[in-house]
Amino acid sequence: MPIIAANFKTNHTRSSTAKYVSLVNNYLKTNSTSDVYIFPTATSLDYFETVANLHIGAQNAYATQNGSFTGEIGTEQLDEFYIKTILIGHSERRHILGETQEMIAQKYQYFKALGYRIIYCVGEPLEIKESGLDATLQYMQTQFEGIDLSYENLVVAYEPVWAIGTGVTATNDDIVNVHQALKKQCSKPLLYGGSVKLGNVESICQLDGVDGVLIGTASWVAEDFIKIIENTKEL
Ligand SMILES: O=C[C@H](O)COP(=O)(O)O
Repeated sequence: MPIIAANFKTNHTRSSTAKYVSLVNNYLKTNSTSDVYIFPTATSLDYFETVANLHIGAQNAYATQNGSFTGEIGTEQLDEFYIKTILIGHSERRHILGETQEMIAQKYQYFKALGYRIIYCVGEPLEIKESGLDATLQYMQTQFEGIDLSYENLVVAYEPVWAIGTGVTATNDDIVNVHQALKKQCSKPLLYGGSVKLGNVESICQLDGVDGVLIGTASWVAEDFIKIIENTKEL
């Protein structure tokens, strides 16, 4: 059974998130699946009473308990809602918000020391992809600098930047080539992300080396996300 994760990015409100979580939770009460993750906006985090395999995570947090870091949240704010899962290294934080590998590695070390489940994202931009598989794999090595790939609570997500939010999914060959290479390096669950939707999720989840998916756009309507879980739960 694949791991299925929904990244809301900057979408949904506090009230629509609560409805969404409740719908997904109700579905999971009567259906047996692998782990399901929902990453709401920071303002929509809350304590949700959920089944054991539904995890609410933070899209981001600062490597601190609390303090003077305007605009950030730390573990004190996450602890209030018993949140112990975090996305680190997402391409939008790397390429739009300007997080460097050094900042990302520091964040990783901080949350690792606290035992958080970390979904750690890597992936190459288009110009690197156009240079071939070796260049792509080499690029991703730089995204593993300072990252302990043996951390027990780690899930890795391969998300090619050119496939995120573009409607252009990587080909099956692209996915398998990268996943097989990453699997040689790291034995942790490995998700694929990048324009995953209802129409392609089943085939992607069955590819060699794919343990699940991290979905943005196609996860934002609860009913669609539930269909995705439903259609993949027997795989
Ligand atoms: O975190 C999710 C990824 O960025 C994928 O986003 P997307 O499904 O909209 O392409």
